[in-house]
Amino acid sequence: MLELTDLTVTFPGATAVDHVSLQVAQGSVLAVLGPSGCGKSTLLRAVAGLERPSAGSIRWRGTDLSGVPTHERGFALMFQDGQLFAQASVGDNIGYPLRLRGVGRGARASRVAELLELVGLPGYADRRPATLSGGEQQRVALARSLAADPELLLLDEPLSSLDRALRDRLAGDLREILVSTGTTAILVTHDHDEAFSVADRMAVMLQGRIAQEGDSTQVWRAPVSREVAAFIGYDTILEGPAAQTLRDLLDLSADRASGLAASSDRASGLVALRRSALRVDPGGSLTGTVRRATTVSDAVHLTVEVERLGRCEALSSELGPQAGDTVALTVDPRGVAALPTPDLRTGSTDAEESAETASDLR
Ligand SMILES: Nc1ncnc2c1ncn2[C@@H]1O[C@H](COP(=O)(O)OP(=O)(O)OP(=O)(O)O)[C@@H](O)[C@H]1O
Repeated sequence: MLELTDLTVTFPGATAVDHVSLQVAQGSVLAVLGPSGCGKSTLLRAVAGLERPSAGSIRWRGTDLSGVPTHERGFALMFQDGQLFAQASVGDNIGYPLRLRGVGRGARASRVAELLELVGLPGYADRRPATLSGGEQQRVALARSLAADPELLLLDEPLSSLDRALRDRLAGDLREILVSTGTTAILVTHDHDEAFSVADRMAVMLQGRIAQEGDSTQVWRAPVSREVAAFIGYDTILEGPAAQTLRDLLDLSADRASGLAASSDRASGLVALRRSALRVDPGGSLTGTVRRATTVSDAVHLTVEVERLGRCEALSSELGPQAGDTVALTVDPRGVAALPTPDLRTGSTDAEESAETASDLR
């Protein structure tokens, strides 16, 4: 197990990682999810031994790693840009960590072939990196990271240089590869979909601190604060009468699988909605006026002024709705989460303000 306790990394004028405590169990994948500048790369670099913590500890299988240099930690790092050696063949790139370990040519070649198979590029050993697509290059970089059977794989935005469709596909492949090889990994990303596709657990990092950590589905369904909700894709936060209207519509006494029901006993009165929570449906009980409509591949993203709720993001699976149209909407409880009262949050900093809001709404 990897165990970070109160890990803190400071730079002149900035605390990039602020008392972070996290655990990653053997064979599991943790995503550290956060916006640009929140400190996630610094966290990863500290685990790799590339940044010196100013406080706290990093333990791997019970051993404190302070003083253990990067190359003795047995970890592998993979970056956004896989940084392949341009002059070397794909096979030599992947075999490089094995060569450093003194593995002979024959054993290297068979391990390289095995890894190319694993990442879906059989027969690519003699190609040059420049002749590969971006996605193929990242697969080669992943194969190279896995070549030395790392104890822990540290992935820093490994897919973010790729286009959306390729990223989605590779995220699924990455998950399968990590699971099939039993690799323990930390994935750093700003993309909540990627975190969800690849990892078992998620730690949402905001301004150097872990704002929420837990099973990915749990974090996804029941964000602990407004900030976390907003970051993981809840586009709309309802307060006061609008939140109450939605709660009434969903009939909170019903035993639903949504985060709303799961946390209704500790609800602050704030309700967070994903875009998918409000869908255009002629039989829907809500009515609104479309303010903005953006067509994406197989749906329309809408901003709708909804009666009794106010401005919300919504989804139409049929093409057609345009600005100015009146639409009926139905609520899908799977896209709705109640935000808990501030004193139940982890890492709450504005408890007083939010508590006031909550009591106003009761
Ligand atoms: N070597 C450094 N010297 C001074 N400040 C640094 C250094 N490295 C990072 N920082 C600062 O620490 C903070 C966290 O940076 P970090 O790169 O860890 O964030 P990040 O979440 O990975 O962001 P991004 O997704 O943009 O890479 C930022 O404010 C950054 O400016």
